[in-house]
Amino acid sequence: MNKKMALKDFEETEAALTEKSSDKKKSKKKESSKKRKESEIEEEEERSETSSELGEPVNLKSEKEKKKKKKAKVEPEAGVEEQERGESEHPNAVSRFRISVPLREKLKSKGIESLFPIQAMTFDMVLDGSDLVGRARTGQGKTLAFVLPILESLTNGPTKASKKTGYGRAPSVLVLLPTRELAKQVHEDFDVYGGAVGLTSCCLYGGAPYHAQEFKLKKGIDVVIGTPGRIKDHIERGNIDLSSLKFRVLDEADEMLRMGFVEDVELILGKVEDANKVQTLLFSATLPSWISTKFLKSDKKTIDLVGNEKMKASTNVRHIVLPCSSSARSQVIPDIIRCYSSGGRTIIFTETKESASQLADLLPGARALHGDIQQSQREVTLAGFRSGKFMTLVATNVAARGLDINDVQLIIQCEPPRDVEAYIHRSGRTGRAGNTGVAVMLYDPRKSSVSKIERESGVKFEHISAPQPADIAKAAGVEAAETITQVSDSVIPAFKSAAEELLNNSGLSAAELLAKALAKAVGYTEIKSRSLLSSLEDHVTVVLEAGKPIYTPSFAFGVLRRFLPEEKVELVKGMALTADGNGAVFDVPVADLDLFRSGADNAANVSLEVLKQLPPLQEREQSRGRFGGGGRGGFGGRGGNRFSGGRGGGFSDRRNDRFSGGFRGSKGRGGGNRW
Ligand SMILES: Nc1ncnc2c1ncn2[C@@H]1O[C@H](COP(=O)(O)OP(=O)(O)OP(=O)(O)O)[C@@H](O)[C@H]1O
Repeated sequence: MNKKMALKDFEETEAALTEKSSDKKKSKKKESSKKRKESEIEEEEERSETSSELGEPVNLKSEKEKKKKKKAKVEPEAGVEEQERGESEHPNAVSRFRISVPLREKLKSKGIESLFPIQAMTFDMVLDGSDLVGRARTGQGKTLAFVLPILESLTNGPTKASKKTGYGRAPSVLVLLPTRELAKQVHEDFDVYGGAVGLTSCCLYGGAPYHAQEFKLKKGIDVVIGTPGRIKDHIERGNIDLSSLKFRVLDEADEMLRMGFVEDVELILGKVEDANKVQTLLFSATLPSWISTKFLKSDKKTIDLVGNEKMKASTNVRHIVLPCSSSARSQVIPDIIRCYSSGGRTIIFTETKESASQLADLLPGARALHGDIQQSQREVTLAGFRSGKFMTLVATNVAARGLDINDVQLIIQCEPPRDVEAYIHRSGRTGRAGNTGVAVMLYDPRKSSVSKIERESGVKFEHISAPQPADIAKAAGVEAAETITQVSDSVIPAFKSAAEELLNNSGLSAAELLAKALAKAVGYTEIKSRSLLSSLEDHVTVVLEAGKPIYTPSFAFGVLRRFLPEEKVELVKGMALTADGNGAVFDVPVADLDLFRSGADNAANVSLEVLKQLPPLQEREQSRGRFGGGGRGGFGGRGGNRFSGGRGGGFSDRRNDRFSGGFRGSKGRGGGNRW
């Protein structure tokens, strides 16, 4: 199940802390005895200091800032601080930060005793008034990284004095997010933590009635959270006054701008009276640098925990790729869920709304979430998934960003997404807050390539074939055997004579008979094999060699035509070339295998063998309609040759119909009509 593991970043943080602190200790030995007396205090201060210095590059180097931070972290908050510091060993313990008691208690009630690295490293910067760009991998707590210091600033910090109060007050904080679901989720955090310090918040997004939103705004509010389209509409209706804003946050900023909302975002941000008096914060797991220069002050701080590290995706996730044709998806996905979901929740991503709905209909107990579904239904669906009413959600990219859902163990992507950011965010719906997870990406070697995503995300994919029904049955058999030992002995007299009869007359051993009984108990009466390449039942995967290199699929088809009639050649599925260029791999119906074999036996220089495991294959380069061209071999090999697109089958991928509805409410302006 969902094992809590120490967050890697934290381990790194702590390892680095230990190293730094031991270096400092060594140098201290040489110091005078007077200094030695002070060492304990110094060490405490240094620990506070380094706790937000790790994960360079960080703009924390100036002495001035260091002093500020020392003051920040060491500044006691009455006796409580002292007391709690003694109890807690963690370098990022909540008690080490300028977090007031009500917030601390709220955090504690949520099981949060220490800050995650992105939170620890940005807290003082935000509280002390800096604009900030924060980048950390998915699931590392970026939301609280802005929620906590903003709330603290407004209640005890620098913005407290100028914050508006009373009935009809204009908001002090504006948070913009790319999707309604995400806006709701972030609103919940502001509601919970803001509520603890007496700050109110509301969530404004499309697809929901205006009236209730207007009412809240009229009453007066401290924090407004929402999607750009609806917020802009409220501004135009004169419902929101942003002139006294203190903070503006762009969460998943890159996605909002990618969706074509630069103008809306600029219009909204431009409504503040004096931009110099507003703090702007940008957070995402994927943030191109141009974004920050557009919206933030030139002396902004940057905390980038991903930086130039190769691995951009979550390190808590097992990243797997599996070849599978679109027609086999609905057969293979339930088995992937059985093998990799550890009984937890699964999110399946499709490229189009249509395929999300279709797949949800085909998978037992699954529901769809996409932009064509009415907002009220979207909310019911997400709530049902969160509460465990159903365990499989089939979604478009509308669920790719930011959603934090407990116990999502498995992500399945039906095909490689167009851009690496989508891969990073989708796979990041699992493996959150230190938990582990699995992300399986399906791909059709004839049509798509995983090497581009692999290269750009820094992920080293594990390559597997679809779980074979026999493997799944084996796992079920082990479970069945356990349950059988729990059956009461009282059943034996009633079934014993039938069992003896079987033993005496079936010609099978006791173990064989028991195996059949176990199979029947878990619903198996036969086990069909599944091909390795397109994961089709009643198909096997074979490799064809022709005594010389095979450069193109058409050459391989030509070889087959030498010994097979055309109608049999047309049964071939998923033609791919081996990475070494010596063979062609494809699926054939089990019923025709003998025909293929005998044909090959009789043809000169041709061999045909059934495969138990896929060899390294050449991949199709995504940018071109051809295979190979030096792309990395699918299974660790290196592609060298080329061949043109395969035949038949294929994804129902309607590239024109990729993104529609959802984000912008009814207007669907400029690129908003996506998911
Ligand atoms: N200090 C903490 N200690 C324990 N859990 C935390 C802490 N901070 C945040 N969390 C939990 O970690 C989970 C992930 O947080 P969050 O959704 O903010 O991640 P994120 O970095 O914004 O991810 P994404 O990039 O996918 O949006 C949430 O369930 C949150 O409650």
